[in-house]
Amino acid sequence: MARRVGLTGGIASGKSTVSARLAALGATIIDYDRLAREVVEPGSPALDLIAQRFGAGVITPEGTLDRPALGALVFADPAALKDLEAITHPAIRDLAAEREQQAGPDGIVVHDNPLLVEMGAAAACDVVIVVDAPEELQLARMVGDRGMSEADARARIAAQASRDQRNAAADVLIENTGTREQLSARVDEVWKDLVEPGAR
Ligand SMILES: CC(C)(COP(=O)(O)OP(=O)(O)OC[C@H]1O[C@@H](n2cnc3c(N)ncnc32)[C@H](O)[C@@H]1O)[C@@H](O)C(=O)NCCC(=O)NCCS
Ligand SMILES: Nc1ncnc2c1ncn2[C@@H]1O[C@H](COP(=O)(O)OP(=O)(O)OP(=O)(O)O)[C@@H](O)[C@H]1O
Repeated sequence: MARRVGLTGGIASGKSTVSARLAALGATIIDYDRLAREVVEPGSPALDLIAQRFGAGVITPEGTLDRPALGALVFADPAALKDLEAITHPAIRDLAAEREQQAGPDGIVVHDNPLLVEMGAAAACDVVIVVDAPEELQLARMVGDRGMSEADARARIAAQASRDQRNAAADVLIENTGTREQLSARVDEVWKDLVEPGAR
């Protein structure tokens, strides 16, 4: 059986950076942010349901999802976010299961899911890795590097599990408060434990 690893972290914690390093080391990655885009492609049942629930204003003239428009709606309104998740999460779960099947019986399969804890998926993993960064650092990365407004950045953080809730689910905690090099070295260490548990 492949080892099922859950990888999560608050927004802009460094989770994708960790995921990229794990991929380079040989893990198969199932990227839930990417799955969330696949399930709303034009012609998908989820996109039709989103248009019905949120109106034509969240669909671009080309017929694709207007992500900034929908993001502005749902991260300002918890009930709207719940409705969006009720539409997309079942399809995301199905696609993840399909990708896991395709990965085959061996190796390490990483479920790279920002909402691993929120979706109640941590218990189904053999190992849960949480990438942790303090809120000020998350905000600095979102506002400074990505040009998000501080209000939008805070709204996304508020839509997620608290740092304590997420960290409580961790078998392995990766603190991303240092340099990129330190982060990479820490991931290499974690990888050794994944492929050879108990060797260190
Ligand atoms: C609202 C949407 C259209 C905004 O799109 P946008 O391109 O701005 O953001 P993107 O999808 O790239 O997500 C960026 C980050 O936002 C955070 N985020 C996304 N969805 C959620 C959510 N439902 N709850 C809390 N945080 C979320 C995550 O940290 C994610 O890594 C999009 O995030 C979405 O469809 N979300 C619902 C699906 C979902 O829950 N995806 C998360 C993986 S399961
Ligand atoms: N140790 C670090 N030092 C400096 N910059 C970093 C470090 N770790 C990550 N970053 C940068 O911070 C930003 C957020 O990192 P990353 O994209 O890996 O986070 P994420 O948790 O996957 O974000 P999201 O939830 O939005 O997908 C990126 O621009 C990344 O290059």
